[in-house]
Amino acid sequence: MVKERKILVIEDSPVVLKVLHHLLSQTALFTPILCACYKEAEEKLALSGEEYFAAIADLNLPDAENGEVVDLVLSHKVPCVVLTGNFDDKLRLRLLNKGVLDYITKDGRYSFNHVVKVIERLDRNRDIKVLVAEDSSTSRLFIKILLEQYRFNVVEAENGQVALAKLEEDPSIRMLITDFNMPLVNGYDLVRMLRYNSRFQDLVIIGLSAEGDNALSAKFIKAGANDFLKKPFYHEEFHCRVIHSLEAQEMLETIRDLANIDPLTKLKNRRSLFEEGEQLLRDNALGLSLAMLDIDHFKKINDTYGHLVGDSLLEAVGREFIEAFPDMLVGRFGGEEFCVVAKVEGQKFQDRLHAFLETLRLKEFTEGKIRLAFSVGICSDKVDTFEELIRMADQNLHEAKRCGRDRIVSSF
Ligand SMILES: Nc1nc2c(ncn2[C@@H]2O[C@H](COP(=O)(O)OP(=O)(O)OP(=O)(O)O)[C@@H](O)[C@H]2O)c(=O)[nH]1
Repeated sequence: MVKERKILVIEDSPVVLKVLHHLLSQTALFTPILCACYKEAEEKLALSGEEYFAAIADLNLPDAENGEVVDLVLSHKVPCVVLTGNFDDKLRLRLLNKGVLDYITKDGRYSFNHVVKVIERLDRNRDIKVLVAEDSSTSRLFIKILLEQYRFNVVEAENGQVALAKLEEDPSIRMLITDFNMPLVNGYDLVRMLRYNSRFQDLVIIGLSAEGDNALSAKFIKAGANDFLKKPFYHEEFHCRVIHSLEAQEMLETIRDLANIDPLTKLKNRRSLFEEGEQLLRDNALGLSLAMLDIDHFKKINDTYGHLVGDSLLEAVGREFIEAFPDMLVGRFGGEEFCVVAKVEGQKFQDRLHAFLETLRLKEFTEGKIRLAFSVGICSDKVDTFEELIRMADQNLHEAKRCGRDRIVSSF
């Protein structure tokens, strides 16, 4: 596996170097580059063409005893985490003001794990878009710099209305940091509007409230913000709150995925397929189209190549479904049986499935170059319950199997 992110570890204790080397090497992403003194770090950083994703620096080195290495690392614009033996409040503040990401004391194994966690977080943040809604350009810039220190991808809005428009047009925005006092739409109204819309339920929101206004913090939380920060805030607190809110949301989504997603195919599991299907039917008075698809002779594949190959085949089929039907509800009904549901009229739906099966037919899966064929039953009739729609599509699927497999049978 190619590990592309180099982490410069500057530390004179061989034991600490060994531990950090071990922990960083265990991750799938990082390659540790070790230096035992200031001079070595200087030489490594001076090499042209070398890029470091982050550095872990000890303050007390044999040839630089007063944290000089931090200035060296920061002068090369490399994010720096300080790992040190002594905790000193004044020093900590001085370092954080310089732009050090975190200041961690060496007090047991956990602290080394913590350093690696901070760097892993940096890597994940690169894919996270944060919208900063704030009318003061100075404050906006300050928050943007703090977020970019942690490698977040920052988008800006100068008032609540622009923020709303940006969120509407870009669903990849994951977090909103919003001030209260803004022209056109204030921060509080913005949060309320967003939380009324089901599309923004997973957006992480942090409100900014002015000093002395205790009621406003509570108002933000009641309107649906995940957290708030009182201005002026210290950047260490800012980072802690941003990361905590984000991690709480990520945990929630992981739990939700575990409950709703089939771990092998990454499609909706049967329970969530029924739940979403019933809702879809309630929301669509004109009815739905539903297809049941079953891989032909799958048992033979398992018997010939083994269960593990069968599993990778199902995994690959899951990916094909996700890619082909991003606009439809797709689930694993069970075993090698899948279900696609859409608000599309019968013939159009059938044409789309036909095209999908033709593409799959040309592909070879796994090392065994296995080719796949499906039997499909479609139902587009108007029904009262989702279960009925499934039952009728299933009947058509059985008919497709009975008539020789590798075909679509529909009733419209
Ligand atoms: N590898 C693997 N096999 C599975 C999984 N779930 C179900 N199966 C297998 O899927 C096969 C389904 O067999 P059958 O119901 O006889 O269906 P088939 O062989 O596809 O035959 P037809 O549907 O009649 O074309 C069985 O061998 C199951 O063990 C799974 O998660 N992984």
